[in-house]
Amino acid sequence: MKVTFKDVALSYDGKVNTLEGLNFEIPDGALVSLLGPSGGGKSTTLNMISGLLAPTAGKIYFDDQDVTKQSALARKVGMVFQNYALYPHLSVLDNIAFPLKMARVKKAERYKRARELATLVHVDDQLDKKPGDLSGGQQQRVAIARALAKSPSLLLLDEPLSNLDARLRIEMREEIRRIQSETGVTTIFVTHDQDEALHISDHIMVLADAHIQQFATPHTLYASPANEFVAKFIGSPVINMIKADTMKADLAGVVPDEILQKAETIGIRSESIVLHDLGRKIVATLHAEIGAAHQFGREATATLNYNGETLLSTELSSMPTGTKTGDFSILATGFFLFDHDGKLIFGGESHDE
Ligand SMILES: Nc1ncnc2c1ncn2[C@@H]1O[C@H](COP(=O)(O)OP(=O)(O)OP(=O)(O)O)[C@@H](O)[C@H]1O
Repeated sequence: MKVTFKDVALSYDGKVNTLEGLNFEIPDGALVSLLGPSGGGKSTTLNMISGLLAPTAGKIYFDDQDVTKQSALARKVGMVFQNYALYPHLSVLDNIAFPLKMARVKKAERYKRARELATLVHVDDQLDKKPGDLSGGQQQRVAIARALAKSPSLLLLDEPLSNLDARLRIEMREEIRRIQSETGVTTIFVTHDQDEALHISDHIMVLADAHIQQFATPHTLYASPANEFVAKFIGSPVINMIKADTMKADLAGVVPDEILQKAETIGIRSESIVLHDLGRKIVATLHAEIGAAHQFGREATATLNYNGETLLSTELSSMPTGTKTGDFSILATGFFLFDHDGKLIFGGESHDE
């Protein structure tokens, strides 16, 4: 099912818009993450998709049907919440079959379907157990199977992994990806964990400050952030941000003058500051002094002191020891200029959405 928002706004108090100008299309069969800081509007957006919350303005479509005024029930969405909300007194099999029982599906048929779903989510060896006897990850699997029981139009997951430990979170995010590709159901997933979103999503919607900051593939968000917020929010280590004035002299001739004049901030990814460009396209060569070097496992980082700014690089482990200063290349990929409003005005690849 394709989901379209046209000029949607939502106000909780009738005065201030918590969200506004929401215009997007979630393609049929996609796995989309809603990502953003706390209070950015992820749950609000999800609740408008599900029908639990009516928009204050604008229209919502499922395929070509206007569902703006339809209830959650009529929209036939499947939902999974972070607390799973399983029925503690029912077995795994009965939990999965429960929505079908409510829909008066015959016993033999509903158990057949529930067993198929249990196999899909890999809890088919736990059918007689009660939720209390399952691990967090297994409970999550049962909750997903139950949400899929009535072949929903969409599968909506609100921070489904937040109650799991770090190892299980990684296992379950891969499982959600697998289950989604096997069923093909359009899935919308809320998370505040960029790693989670980057690993499993076809597209990520970054929500903050009442707006969609960018809606794009994980690759595009990283390689072509639409603005300073996205550049800082996506990527680890956090992108280097320096005042444009610091570097303008080194960029003359490479960046057109009219763009350089408007540039307020420069973003440079830590892997784009290198000692040897190896034939890759560069935008500048900086003469800088090496600061502190750190080694964490396989990752080696070094700081550079450049015109009073500190830049972090992950690519300088080959620096000869004892070197104090050197010339460092800035690669074109991972180099961005932002204007006064934080908008990208130079760098990045052409956008794919
Ligand atoms: N029922 C409500 N009444 C009034 N304001 C609300 C209500 N629910 C959310 N808000 C406000 O709307 C904004 C967006 O909240 P929302 O829960 O959608 O954000 P979120 O991105 O899901 O955050 P989190 O990651 O903390 O869950 C916040 O400022 C929040 O305080």
